[in-house]
Amino acid sequence: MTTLPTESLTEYIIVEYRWVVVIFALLPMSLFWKIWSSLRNYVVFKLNSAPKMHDRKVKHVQKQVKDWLVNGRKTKLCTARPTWQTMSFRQGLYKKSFTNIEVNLVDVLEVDTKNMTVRCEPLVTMGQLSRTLEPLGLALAVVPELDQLTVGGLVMGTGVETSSHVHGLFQHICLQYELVLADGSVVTCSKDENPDLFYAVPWSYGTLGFLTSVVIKVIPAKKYVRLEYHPYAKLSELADRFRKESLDKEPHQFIEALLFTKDTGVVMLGDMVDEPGSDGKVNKIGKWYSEWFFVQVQRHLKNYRKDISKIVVEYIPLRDYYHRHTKSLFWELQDIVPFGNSAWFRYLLGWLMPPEVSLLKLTQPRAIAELYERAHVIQDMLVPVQHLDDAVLTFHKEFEVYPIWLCPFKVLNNPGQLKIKCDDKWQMFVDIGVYGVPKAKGYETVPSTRRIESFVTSRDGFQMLYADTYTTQKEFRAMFDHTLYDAVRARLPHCTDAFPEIYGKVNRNVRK
Ligand SMILES: Cc1cc2nc3c(=O)[nH]c(=O)nc-3n(C[C@H](O)[C@H](O)[C@H](O)COP(=O)(O)OP(=O)(O)OC[C@H]3O[C@@H](n4cnc5c(N)ncnc54)[C@H](O)[C@@H]3O)c2cc1C
Ligand SMILES: NC(=O)C1=CN([C@@H]2O[C@H](COP(=O)(O)OP(=O)(O)OC[C@H]3O[C@@H](n4cnc5c(N)ncnc54)[C@H](OP(=O)(O)O)[C@@H]3O)[C@@H](O)[C@H]2O)C=CC1
Ligand SMILES: CC(C)=CCC[C@@H](C)[C@H]1CC[C@@]2(C)C3=C(CC[C@]12C)[C@@]1(C)CC[C@H](O)C(C)(C)[C@@H]1CC3
Repeated sequence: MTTLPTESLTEYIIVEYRWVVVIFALLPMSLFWKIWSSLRNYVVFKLNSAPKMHDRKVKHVQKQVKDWLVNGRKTKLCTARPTWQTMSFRQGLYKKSFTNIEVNLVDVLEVDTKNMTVRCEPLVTMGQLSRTLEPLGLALAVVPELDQLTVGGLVMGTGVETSSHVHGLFQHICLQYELVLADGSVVTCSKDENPDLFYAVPWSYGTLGFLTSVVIKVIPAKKYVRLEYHPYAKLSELADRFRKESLDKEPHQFIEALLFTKDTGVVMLGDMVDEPGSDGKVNKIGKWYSEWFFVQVQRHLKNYRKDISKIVVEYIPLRDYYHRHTKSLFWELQDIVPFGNSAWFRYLLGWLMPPEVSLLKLTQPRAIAELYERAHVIQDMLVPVQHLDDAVLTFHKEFEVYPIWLCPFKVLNNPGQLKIKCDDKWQMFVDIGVYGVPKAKGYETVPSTRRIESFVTSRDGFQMLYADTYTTQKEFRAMFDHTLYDAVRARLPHCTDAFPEIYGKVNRNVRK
């Protein structure tokens, strides 16, 4: 476990005893929130009101935009979702000065089992969707980890998961978007209808229009994931295996690796199955008393080279697998509730975990925000998979944060901001997720992160933008191709009046 380096006694107390607030206030509040939202969803679905209400809710969005037009377009526009509710790290300052448009669309609208799609509104969360689809024997082709991520945020930002080496990013499984534009009109777009808008929407961070519904591809689901654990004690061997599996012509359905040091890590290969087989035990990692998943994975390291012919296999219930890092917020919760994984806590209060990220954000004291700013890294960097070893070594030199999350994903050669630099139909990338306290000597937030950003750009990679970007506007435009985006903004009526550029929403000065 890591501890955050504190500077004063007050800071020390606030940081070390944050768990008191979490346990006595946030966990009970989170429970009430979960009960209320489940009840609400259940009632809405049973009354079948969601699809009927959709048009009325879209009209409400249109009306607010039209009012803004009539009132002389005095400010820019953004959604009214308060930033403490979002899954990004900072509180967006722009929310205070822009006109806030309420886009309160929270329902799953239709599951079409014939065409294998689900249509939903932007505030539907990943947890809500996997719960809705599971009884129907379905799942999203890509289910980005963390239950509270919303469809809208994943479309306008990005989403990645361990099936992304087959299906691509969240944007690649979206078939149609419905948006309210800055002139108050409603448009739908897909690869065949308004294709320029369709390809410019992902990574646009709400700067082209307000998303009101999305049609997403679903796949048949089975009950369990058969998961193989392959421990490694040499980075080059692990990276070779990771690349080989991601690029395999008939790959496993799920691929992920966790690095615990520069040289040691576990590659996990998963496939959906209907019933558990006899080659492994069932591990219900979603049970309230079960240990944090990353801790369980680390234990497989000791099997390294014990008996190479004997692979450790487990059967994990599908929803438990999809939400395996949620209970520990990857490994971030260990800094907040240090005893969160101890047996007594899990058996007593494990069923209340994790606290809602939104409540954690809402009650975050300034001292903690400053501490995270100074001595904590939260970054996902996306680089072509051939640079994996090189990238890990560079991250080790600049950050030295472990565990590191490795997830392969395909970027399709489509128009848009995420332009790959090759002529093939797609290119395989790896998401390198670094979340924790840096131990690297000489770590300083801005210079170290800027060095990593320039490394990523030099390897034709990208940075995920829910975290902090320290790039200049010029560097940002070099990382993300703005050709299509600029053309679409110029074509859409009032778009440049209504919305800033992407950089104007994600750069540090507006994301304090
Ligand atoms: C379109 C849809 C939207 C939903 N939205 C939410 C939501 O936003 N939040 C939430 O908490 N729960 C939602 N649910 C319900 C939830 O996911 C589970 O289906 C529910 O827990 C099961 O309740 P039940 O046992 O009473 O099933 P019942 O409601 O009695 O029946 C469910 C069964 O009917 C069939 N079915 C019903 N409607 C449809 C349809 N439109 N398309 C395909 N098959 C259908 C399926 O086979 C399903 O297994 C939704 C379900 C569907 C199908
Ligand atoms: N596994 C994964 O892939 C993970 C991904 N993430 C990241 O988290 C973010 C998603 O978090 P979440 O809390 O769901 O989303 P947010 O509320 O943070 O929204 C992200 C962006 O999308 C815009 N947006 C959201 N809904 C709409 C809408 N209906 N119309 C127009 N714009 C919209 C927001 O605009 P506005 O600023 O106007 O509100 C904002 O700029 C993404 O950036 C994602 O990359 C984080 C953790 C894990
Ligand atoms: C692409 C993938 C898989 C990304 C995973 C990102 C997670 C690790 C991020 C998303 C939201 C996130 C930034 C968050 C935090 C940690 C890292 C998280 C969970 C925490 C909980 C750290 C503690 C902070 O005080 C605070 C509560 C503000 C944030 C909230 C968001």
